[in-house]
Amino acid sequence: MIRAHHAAAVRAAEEPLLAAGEPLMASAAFALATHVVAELRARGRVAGSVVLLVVGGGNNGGDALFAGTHLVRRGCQVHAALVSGDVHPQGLAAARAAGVVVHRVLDDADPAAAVLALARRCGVWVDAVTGIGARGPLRDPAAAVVAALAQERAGWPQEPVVVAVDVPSGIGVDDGTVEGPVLPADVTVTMGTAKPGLLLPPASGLAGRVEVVELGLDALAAEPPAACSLTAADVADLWPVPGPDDHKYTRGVLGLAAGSQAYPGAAALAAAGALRTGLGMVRYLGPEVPAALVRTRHPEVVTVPGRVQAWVLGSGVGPEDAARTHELYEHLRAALDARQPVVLDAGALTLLHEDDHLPDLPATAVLTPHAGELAALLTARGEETGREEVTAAPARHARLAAEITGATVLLKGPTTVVAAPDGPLYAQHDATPWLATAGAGDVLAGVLGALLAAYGDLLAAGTADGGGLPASIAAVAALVDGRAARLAAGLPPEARAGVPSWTGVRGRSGAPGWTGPVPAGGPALTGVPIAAGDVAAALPAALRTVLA
Ligand SMILES: NC(=O)C1=CN([C@@H]2O[C@H](COP(=O)(O)OP(=O)(O)OC[C@H]3O[C@@H](n4cnc5c(N)ncnc54)[C@H](OP(=O)(O)O)[C@@H]3O)[C@@H](O)[C@H]2O)[C@@H](O)CC1
Ligand SMILES: Nc1ncnc2c1ncn2[C@@H]1O[C@H](COP(=O)(O)OP(=O)(O)O)[C@@H](O)[C@H]1O
Ligand SMILES: [K+]
Repeated sequence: MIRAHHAAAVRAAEEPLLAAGEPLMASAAFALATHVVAELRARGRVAGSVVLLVVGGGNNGGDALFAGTHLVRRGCQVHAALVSGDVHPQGLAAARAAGVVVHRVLDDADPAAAVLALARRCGVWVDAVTGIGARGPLRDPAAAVVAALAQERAGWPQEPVVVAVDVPSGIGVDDGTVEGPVLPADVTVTMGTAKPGLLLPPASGLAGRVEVVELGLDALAAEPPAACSLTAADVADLWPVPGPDDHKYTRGVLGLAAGSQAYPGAAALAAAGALRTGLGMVRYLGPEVPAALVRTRHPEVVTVPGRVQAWVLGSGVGPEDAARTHELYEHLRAALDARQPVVLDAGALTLLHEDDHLPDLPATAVLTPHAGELAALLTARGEETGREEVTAAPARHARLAAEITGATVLLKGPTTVVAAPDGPLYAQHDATPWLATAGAGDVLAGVLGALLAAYGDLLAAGTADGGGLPASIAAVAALVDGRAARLAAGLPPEARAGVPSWTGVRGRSGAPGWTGPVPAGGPALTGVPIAAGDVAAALPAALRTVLA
């Protein structure tokens, strides 16, 4: 699990160490320099390289200035552009003494142009404008400097390596929002622990590879993270593996009320997702057209009522289908009465648009909206918003929906965000954009439903919030589904480093015009198109990569 903590928690953890005289900044600076050297070495040479430090007025800038002293010792030519009138005094003195060339660009009529002129001579740009002390989006003159560098980099094929110190300056450190200019990084060297903005979209897409520097912030180990990303090892911990005494009813039975006369395919795809996840039985309940399709495609599915341990409701049901929507409502009431976990997808989400006919949901109810569906739900519940606003701040909107409904919310998108009313946020960036295809959400609902069915009796017997288990199950479902999509698309199972790789997003290496060396990790692969059914078919292969 990659764990991320809020800025305030990091400060609190640093405090006793600083009071005890621990040289945290020296450690941070040394680690930063080491990572810069590694990037330079991967690209050919260290000594003789020209490095630009873009230095703000706080300790973030201090990290870079001290790192500059190490880089000079390694034979680099280091320039520091000061974008604040008042930078870390000891860092500045040390940098000057070591031979870093200091540029007071604020004395220039156009600081952004001055930094740009310098930057064009440098192979590495170190972004040390702000770290966890940032308040809001960058202000001028730093904003203008960063905007100019970002624009330069976007249009320059022989790009420099960008290394962000702690976070790419300008991101919402605690919430992952991006409200002003940010210079996308190849690598973010983050101090002590990851920060939520390095995991949460959209800022996570600007951080590149994230390297966490161990600073001995032991107090954080005891604290739940504010945000986290699960990795393969976490899947193995949670995945229900049957033992010799298991039978189909102990493995879990999923009730599936999905699909309609208009959209029968959703029923078959959700069933496929559930069956390939592995469970005792899928019990399909719905109209004859989807039921017949399910029986034809998946003869293992039972289509008569009976005992279930969890439900998937609503995939492939349109809000205009009043009769089917009423059936979903009846299933939901029954599931809540029986304390059974339930996935509310697509048409079932509209049941929550009014709050007077249902009790508050428990966290064992998992909503699976995409951004548009979440915006519609929030708007219906008095928090007017739109798809774009949700996409700009997915974590905040997912959490808000969880608080309003009581449920766990799995918000689909390029990065899947999971929020319960409390507890950590989960950010899973395991898939590929090829997964954005009709029916993919139905498969995911089936995967999630099967996992909840396996844990159904435990969740029904436990506390209403399931002790945070539904959120981690939802994150695991997104991870495995995402891996299956990658394998189906012919990609390696692992999205790089658990967070978006900037190289992958921008297609930098291998792009037309790219003549520089290929970054460590090899060229970005494109993959091939997939259909939703391919994802379900690839689930066993994806599981082999995490359980074997
Ligand atoms: N504690 C330690 O010993 C350790 C700390 N470490 C490092 O310190 C970093 C935290 O340092 P920090 O607390 O000094 O804050 P920091 O991120 O540099 O930002 C403050 C500066 O930014 C400015 N500024 C703020 N908002 C702005 C905006 N919107 N737009 C523009 N400017 C803005 C603000 O100016 P002001 O608003 O005060 O005018 C001030 O000058 C942390 O991320 C890590 O890298 C590590 O070395 C480990 C040991
Ligand atoms: N750009 C993207 N990159 C990776 N995954 C994506 C992207 N866009 C959407 N997805 C994923 O694709 C799936 C689409 O689901 P959904 O929108 O519900 O489709 P449908 O309703 O047609 O089944 C979700 O798992 C979502 O997280
Ligand atoms: K920074």
